[in-house]
Amino acid sequence: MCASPMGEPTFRESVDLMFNRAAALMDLPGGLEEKIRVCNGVYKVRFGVRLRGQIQTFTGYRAVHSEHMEPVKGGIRFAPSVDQDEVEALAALMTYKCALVEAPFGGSKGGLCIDPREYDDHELEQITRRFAYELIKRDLIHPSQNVPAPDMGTSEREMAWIADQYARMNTTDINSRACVTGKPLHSGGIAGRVEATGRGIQYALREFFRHPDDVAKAKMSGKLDGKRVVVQGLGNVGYHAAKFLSEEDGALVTGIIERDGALFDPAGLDVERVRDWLVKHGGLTGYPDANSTPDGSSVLESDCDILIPAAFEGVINLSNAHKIQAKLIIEAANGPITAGADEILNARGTIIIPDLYANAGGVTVSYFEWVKNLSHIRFGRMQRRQEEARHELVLNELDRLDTAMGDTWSLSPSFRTKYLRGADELELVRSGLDDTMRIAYQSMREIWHGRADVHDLRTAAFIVAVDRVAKSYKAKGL
Ligand SMILES: NC(=O)c1ccc[n+]([C@@H]2O[C@H](COP(=O)([O-])OP(=O)(O)OC[C@H]3O[C@@H](n4cnc5c(N)ncnc54)[C@H](O)[C@@H]3O)[C@@H](O)[C@H]2O)c1
Repeated sequence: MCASPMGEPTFRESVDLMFNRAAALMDLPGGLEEKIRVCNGVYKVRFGVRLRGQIQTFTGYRAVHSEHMEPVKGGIRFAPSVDQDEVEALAALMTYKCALVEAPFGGSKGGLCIDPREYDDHELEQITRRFAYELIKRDLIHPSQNVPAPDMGTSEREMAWIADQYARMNTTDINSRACVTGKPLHSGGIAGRVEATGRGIQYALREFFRHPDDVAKAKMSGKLDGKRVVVQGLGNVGYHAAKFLSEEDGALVTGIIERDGALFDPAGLDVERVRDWLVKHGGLTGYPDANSTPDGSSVLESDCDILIPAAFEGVINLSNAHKIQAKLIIEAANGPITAGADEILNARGTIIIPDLYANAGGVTVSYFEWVKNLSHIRFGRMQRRQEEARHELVLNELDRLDTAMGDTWSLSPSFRTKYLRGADELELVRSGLDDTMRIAYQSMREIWHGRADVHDLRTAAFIVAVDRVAKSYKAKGL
């Protein structure tokens, strides 16, 4: 599954080629380039689970790409495509992603070769717990060593099972909740984690559209309002991105592509209704209120402003890159554009906001969750006290003015209450995520605009990330 059509490199080779492109423009000490590029280790496990009266054997992986910082971090994917090449590629992307957004983690990724749609909830719980057991007993799930999160085919439900499995096997570990992120709120999760990656896509696009010269490079003008957006994959990431962009930024979601075909409507699709249909029917087929086609590629290649591939790697490759009409592609999925397609699109002037930046919202909020679990205090409580102290100073000043102005002006009690309310967890998570996405965009942008030998955002992102990883290795004395 990892090999792209027409003999293209595998997913991992594709990530390495993109890394090489950036490394060639950097002045890394001899040997460090290879040390950073290679995956430190991959654990492959086969285990049996008795299901429906018969033992079934499953194959899973946990790849650790770089331990320049620990714990290492990265999701667990349940998909039939999972193999060693795929988890190594995804683990490498995690290393660079964490470095780019300054989340203090190394890179890791895991996966189970399974189609979760073939199993019921109870069976999936048995399989997940058994896989987690194999990883936990080797410290490949551990609060200070290796912290997974959801990815394709998994959600907060699987993370709750994993956290519980860890707690059962480590009954005296007070930090056990921090062994995995993306948990439900009532199992130590954090507000805003489920939506975080899609929210990050929204913030990334808002940041891009704050810079008219960047927008002009994509042969567009103006704001997000009214821009035509096509989304591939209406799962966790694609759904939240499409929902926020259409509901809060005025973008028109003109196309949605899923496994069984695509919907399109130049006037904009109702994302919420399409998602309800998808969840209920398992596909888009039969959706009554839009034009439809069984041929998803025709919508992927259709005329639009922004294309959001949010499903799978390698979907834009040598066979279709020249047909893509979108002016801007934001990589919500990991690795949706192969190295060869990337070159074709760059040459055609298509602007690509790369995966290692675009979908970093998930790991950013995972970091907040991990910190919350380790601190054993509701996220934001400390920040809130500081905020309140600052607000008191402002209110005292307003009170002074109140008195000085006499009857002409007065401070309302409701204003005082609202002002003192402070920020709740969701507000703190959102503002922390927004800050992170803005700062990381600036760091890429400085290189994109500032260096004559850097022509695309992906190379700029890799340069920022690899430089940080290199500095970390050097500081360790490597
Ligand atoms: N979940 C996260 O927090 C997160 C974070 C960063 C990156 N990502 C990446 O985003 C991508 C999607 O992850 P997700 O968590 O949304 O997964 P998901 O399983 O929730 O959703 C994936 C969606 O894509 C659809 N799909 C699968 N193959 C398709 C195809 N060939 N064409 C069209 N649609 C297809 C599925 O039906 C599903 O609706 C993956 O590449 C993942 O690595 C996810």
